[in-house]
Amino acid sequence: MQEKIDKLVEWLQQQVEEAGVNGLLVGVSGGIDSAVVTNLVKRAAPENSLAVILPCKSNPKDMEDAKKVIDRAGISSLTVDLSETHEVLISNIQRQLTEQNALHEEQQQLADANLRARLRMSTLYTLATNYKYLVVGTDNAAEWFTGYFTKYGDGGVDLVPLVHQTKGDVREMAKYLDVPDEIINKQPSAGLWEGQTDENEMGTSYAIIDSYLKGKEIPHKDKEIIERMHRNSAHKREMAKAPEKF
Ligand SMILES: Nc1ncnc2c1ncn2[C@@H]1O[C@H](COP(=O)(O)OP(=O)(O)OC[C@H]2O[C@@H]([n+]3cccc(C(=O)O)c3)[C@H](O)[C@@H]2O)[C@@H](O)[C@H]1O
Ligand SMILES: Nc1ncnc2c1ncn2[C@@H]1O[C@H](COP(=O)(O)OP(=O)(O)OP(=O)(O)O)[C@@H](O)[C@H]1O
Ligand SMILES: [Mg+2]
Repeated sequence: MQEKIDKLVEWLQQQVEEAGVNGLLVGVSGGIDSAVVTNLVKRAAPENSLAVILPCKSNPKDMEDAKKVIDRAGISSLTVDLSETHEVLISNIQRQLTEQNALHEEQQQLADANLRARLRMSTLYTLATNYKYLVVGTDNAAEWFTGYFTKYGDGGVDLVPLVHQTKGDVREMAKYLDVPDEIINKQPSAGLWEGQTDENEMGTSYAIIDSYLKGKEIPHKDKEIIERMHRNSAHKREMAKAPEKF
């Protein structure tokens, strides 16, 4: 484990060096993925790293958990509350759509949720520009393969150190990095709406996705879900499509 962590920390340091920037920052949600990345970032750039808490109508417990992670890692931090910004923007958009009789109610929960992730992304890049830092993402192998992230939201980052680590690997790393147990044991959630959990929304579990990624046999129903999510999210792992040059 120490070797894996050292390699990822060295890789992060190399990215800072190659990009000619001053350091690294990460959004901290109170979940396990960002807890691990926070610790990696702090090790890679002890004096030039920033953890950012970005509540957006979020559960206050998540913010408390984010603070615990930050305190234990001893990393500098900043909080920017996006709740009001989000409210102004989403209600303005919805009002315009309603006036034009073009509001698709059934799409609103998702549109509202993805806007939260993209406001976070915009805030992180505003801070990254200020400090001349890179934005470090938290996607793990299971999220990356299934495309379970918002395109240009939490997926809009400069570096993805955990992209080859399964959710189980991330959990082992978290234990080793002394992430608080309550964060290690909590249900993974995007926190984008009340009661959302990743596994409920996806209709499969991280344990099963991890097994699939390791080439193990999994139930047919789960295999279908995982492969469908992978196919439908191919565009998120590629550059924007362009026509042939003519
Ligand atoms: N074939 C295609 N080629 C090019 N672009 C394509 C496309 N199909 C859709 N698109 C574009 O992509 C958009 C859909 O993608 P996107 O906007 O990402 O939205 P979508 O994949 O529908 O939703 C994001 C999912 O990620 C989950 N999430 C988000 C954030 C954090 C976390 C977490 O775990 O913390 C989870 C969230 O709960 C939701 O299930 C479409 O609106 C369209 O603009
Ligand atoms: N309230 C928040 N403040 C700052 N960053 C956030 C917040 N919510 C989400 N993020 C960012 O979006 C990322 C994606 O969220 P995701 O839920 O996949 O990861 P996590 O919360 O760290 O772990 P888990 O998947 O176990 O919930 C987070 O890791 C974090 O970088
Ligand atoms: Mg989360």
